[in-house]
Amino acid sequence: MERITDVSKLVYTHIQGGQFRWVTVSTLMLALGTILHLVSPSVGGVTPNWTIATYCVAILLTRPNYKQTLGIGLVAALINVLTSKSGFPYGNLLSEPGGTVACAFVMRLMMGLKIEKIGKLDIMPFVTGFIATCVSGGIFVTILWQVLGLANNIYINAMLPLVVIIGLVNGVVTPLLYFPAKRLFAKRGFLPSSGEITSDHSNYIIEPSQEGKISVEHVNYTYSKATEPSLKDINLVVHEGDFLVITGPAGCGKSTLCMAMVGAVPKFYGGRLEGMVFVDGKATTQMDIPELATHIGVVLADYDTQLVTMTVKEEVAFAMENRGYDRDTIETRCKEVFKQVGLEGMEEQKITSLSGGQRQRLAIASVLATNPTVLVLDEPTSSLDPDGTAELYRLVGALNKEHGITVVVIDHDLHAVLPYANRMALMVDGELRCDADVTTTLRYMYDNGIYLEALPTVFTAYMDLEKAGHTFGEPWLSIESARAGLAKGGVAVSETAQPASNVAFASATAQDVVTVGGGTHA
Ligand SMILES: Nc1ncnc2c1ncn2[C@@H]1O[C@H](COP(=O)(O)OP(=O)(O)OP(=O)(O)O)[C@@H](O)[C@H]1O
Repeated sequence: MERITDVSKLVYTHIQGGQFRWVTVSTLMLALGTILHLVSPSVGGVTPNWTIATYCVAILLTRPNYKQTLGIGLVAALINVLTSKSGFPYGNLLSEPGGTVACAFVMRLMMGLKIEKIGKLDIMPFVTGFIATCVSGGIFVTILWQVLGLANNIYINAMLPLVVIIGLVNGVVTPLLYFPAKRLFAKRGFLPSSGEITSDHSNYIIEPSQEGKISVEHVNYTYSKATEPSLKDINLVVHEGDFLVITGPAGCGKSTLCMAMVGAVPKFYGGRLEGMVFVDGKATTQMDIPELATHIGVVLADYDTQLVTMTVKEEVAFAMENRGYDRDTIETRCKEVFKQVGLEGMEEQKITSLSGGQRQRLAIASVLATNPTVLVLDEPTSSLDPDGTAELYRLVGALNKEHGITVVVIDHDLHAVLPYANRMALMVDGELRCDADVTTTLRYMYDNGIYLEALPTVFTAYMDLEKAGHTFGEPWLSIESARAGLAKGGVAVSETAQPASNVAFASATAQDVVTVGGGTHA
């Protein structure tokens, strides 16, 4: 294992849609190996083990990580047990996983030492075929020797030399299969074209430099077919209990950052990630999406696509059934989350009969069901009316305050969410321009003229007044804080300051204050 001390130098490249190529290629190769094994005649009681050569080819072509390699080994083992012509096939259950891991190890070692080729000749198929056969065969005959209680001299003088001879044969057979298979799979689009590599971080020890629920360190990210990065040197730590709002103009990279936080970038979207995102201290490139989902719950803007069952209760139970929860736990947890999100009494209702806001809450409930400690919401209010928006943020605010769930919200519409947030980050053109408490970030936006249309109107009114020389307590983030600030400053809020909408209220108050205070700016 190599310890990575500088994550800014770490690169993870992933080919979009390529994450299951290793499954396809290894399945086809093992199928070929099985057919060859079944039709091969036995020579002196020994049937050639084509499986080893075929899984070596699959591993060399697709470079799976060790977990995936072990999966290939177990499938190969089962095939060999079921199709074996030998009297004791069960040794395959250990020997084949041993062979696949040996193949993957030798492949990585040769790549690391840059000794894959002699001149232009790729010698990896020969070396890996030979060593994988020696390891696999060695394990198999050792088990046979022990289980059948064979004499030591048979084991040493006959069985082990036979393994080496078969290893040499497989060393020749593997390249004979490898080169045509490589051409065929490349032609059919099953292999990455030259230059494309899916990185493997399984051999690294990668630790965050700062503690946090989510830690984004030196992240640059470029989508597969893009020429420009969508995230540029992002550094951001989300602490336990935070309610972080990320905002910025359209196309600035908010959703991309959100997807990086939940590991979907680059694992799902493909592309090239530099730096690292850590979730609960673990590198996202070393976690798979189901594991990430136990730490982070995500609700997307088009939350309807996350709802897949007929009734409210089925939807929440489905999320837990998928993770193997038992019936009693599902019942108890369903009751808890329905209470948390305010859907009690609606369990049997059809999802199609719910309002937009209720479906949104259901999406949150099914995410919360599996107890994630972080909730990420990407533009959750884009299809809600103002009442639905206010209700949603009341709920998310309560989940944060009362249940200790860390929240990250991406939104354009700041009015409703800011009263619940303790932090706010501003993104512009893929860069994180400001990450501070809410007021500091809002001031930064106002002072630098960035994305002014997103500022809450009461805040803009406050800043306009401050600019004109009038200060009224803390900057206003809501109508209530504006009223309190005005009252504290001795300004009676007139009847014109009562309209329901923030816009009317803010402009009315600003007008009043300038009149009362005798200022020159409104
Ligand atoms: N799948 C993709 N492939 C290539 N480029 C993409 C992809 N998704 C987004 N981008 C690009 O990445 C940049 C950031 O997009 P992103 O969706 O993260 O921005 P955003 O701030 O969330 O935008 P909006 O507020 O409009 O949702 C944009 O230039 C966009 O065109």
